[in-house]
Amino acid sequence: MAENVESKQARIDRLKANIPTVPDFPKPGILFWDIMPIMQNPEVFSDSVALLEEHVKESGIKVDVVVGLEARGFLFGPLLALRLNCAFVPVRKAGKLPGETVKCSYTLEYGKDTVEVQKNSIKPNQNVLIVDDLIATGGTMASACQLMESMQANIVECLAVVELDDLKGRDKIKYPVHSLIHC
Ligand SMILES: O=P(O)(O)OC[C@H]1O[C@H](OP(=O)(O)OP(=O)(O)O)[C@H](O)[C@@H]1O
Ligand SMILES: Nc1ncnc2[nH]cnc12
Repeated sequence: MAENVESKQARIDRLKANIPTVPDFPKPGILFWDIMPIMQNPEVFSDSVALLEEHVKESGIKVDVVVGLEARGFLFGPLLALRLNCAFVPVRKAGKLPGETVKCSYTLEYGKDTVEVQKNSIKPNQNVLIVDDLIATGGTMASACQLMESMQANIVECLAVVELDDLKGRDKIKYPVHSLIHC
């Protein structure tokens, strides 16, 4: 058991070591946590998805749909959905999805955006796990929660690879939040 916990921590530490920071990107004053190097190393990328899967399975959460947030949530969400053998539904930036959609506008650390989801992609009361790469101010995740609420989905958890604790993003989110790495 102790060995298992230790190896989990080692994997988390290695994941964090593969997320460099870039000062003043995309705007002066922003310290950008760059998750892209994770994907340059298949072992680290595989660990990241396995750690998300282990968390969900260990929590005993029942998930019907993994919802991923454009764009970096698409790097982890579909892989996690396959491992959980459930559906994947994308939340996209406005104007990219055909058919009837539900929209929500929000503010993030370095700008403003509107996101949307296809109207009939999630059925009322389905258990939804929302996945993104990173929670900063929490605006993106909170807007995805609003979208899911308007579809009467049951949000079981908001899950991220990285959370920037100083920005207190989780205070904006009314649902359970879990992140693999706290920065
Ligand atoms: O907690 P917040 O302050 O809302 O910030 C977090 C969001 O910001 C980034 O996305 P971004 O909007 O930069 O888009 P991208 O994924 O398309 O790069 C990141 O991938 C999260 O989705
Ligand atoms: N500081 C940051 N680093 C990486 N992605 C972000 N998304 C919002 N804020 C971010």
